[in-house]
Amino acid sequence: MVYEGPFAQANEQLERVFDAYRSRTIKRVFYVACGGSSALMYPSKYVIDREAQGITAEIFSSNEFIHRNPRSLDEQSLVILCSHKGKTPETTEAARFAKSKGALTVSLMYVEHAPLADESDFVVNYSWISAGNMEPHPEIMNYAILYRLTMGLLYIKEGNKKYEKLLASLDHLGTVFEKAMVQYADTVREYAEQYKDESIIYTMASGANYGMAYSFAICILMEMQWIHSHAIHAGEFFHGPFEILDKTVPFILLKGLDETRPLEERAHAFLQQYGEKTIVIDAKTFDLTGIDDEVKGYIAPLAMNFVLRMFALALSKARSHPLETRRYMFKVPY
Ligand SMILES: N[C@@H]1[C@@H](O)[C@H](O)[C@@H](COP(=O)(O)O)O[C@@H]1O
Repeated sequence: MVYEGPFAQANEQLERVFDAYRSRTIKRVFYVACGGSSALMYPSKYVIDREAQGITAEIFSSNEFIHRNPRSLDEQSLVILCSHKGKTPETTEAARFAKSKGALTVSLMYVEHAPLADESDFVVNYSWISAGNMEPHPEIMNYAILYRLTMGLLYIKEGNKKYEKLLASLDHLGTVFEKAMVQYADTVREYAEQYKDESIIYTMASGANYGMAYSFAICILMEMQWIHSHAIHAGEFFHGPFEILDKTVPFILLKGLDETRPLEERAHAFLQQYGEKTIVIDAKTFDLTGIDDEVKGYIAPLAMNFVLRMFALALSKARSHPLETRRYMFKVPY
């Protein structure tokens, strides 16, 4: 495949980060961001947990990162931050804080110039498109860039060969999305018509998919649709939340291809027995041709997220509530 334009630019930016990886010791990764930008880091932490021999990873909401002030944050830390427009003040502050501790700071953003860029050692720009639309550069979308940064680290520091398999697989992500778009077109429309008047919709997942359930609950349903929601971990479901279940309570359950799928299957069996308003998005239904078997569990959440964003757009149309409508965000002081 011949790459140019945004891909070439992102690649150059990534190569500069990789040179920095090579020039220093990195023992731990802190993923730091807010809201949707934080949710997108969950699959990368899952990859580190599963794959790294000696490197550890944590996820922090930007403000908590500063106030909690982890003792292990030092010059052997890599802090990966993300802010879509690079303007969220607590994320910019977190970058400044991380640098003051000697950490290597790498920030992802959609825009080229922003306050966060000024406070970071390195910036990588990702490609983005609004929910429900075909991603023009899937191989450099936010999740893909994060995976490159994460698997690239494990490749450089620990010789993890899955990096090459990931890169080869990302080349096929666009085709995976195109097929999913056709496959789920009717489902999302029907779902939106059936559920458009619900006042609450829970989401549930585990492992690499939990971040998708989290962002759908807080960013799509709550922020963009003003529908009550909560992302429930499929394992935690049995330790409180399942008491809320009856035949009137809507759930969206994600079933991925990673090692935690048994947790999602257990939750599914219970939802089938006691619930009625359940929709399951199962990654086994996706056509993942071109995705290497060894990274399918890691790529599935990206396809899941793509499909969830189709649900978001369909719901917003059925409810005549545009995804851009806000009461408070960016409108009042907070
Ligand atoms: N859904 C997200 C929010 O969760 C986030 O708070 C906001 C600013 O975030 P960012 O720092 O990514 O620009 O953007 C989006 O609207």
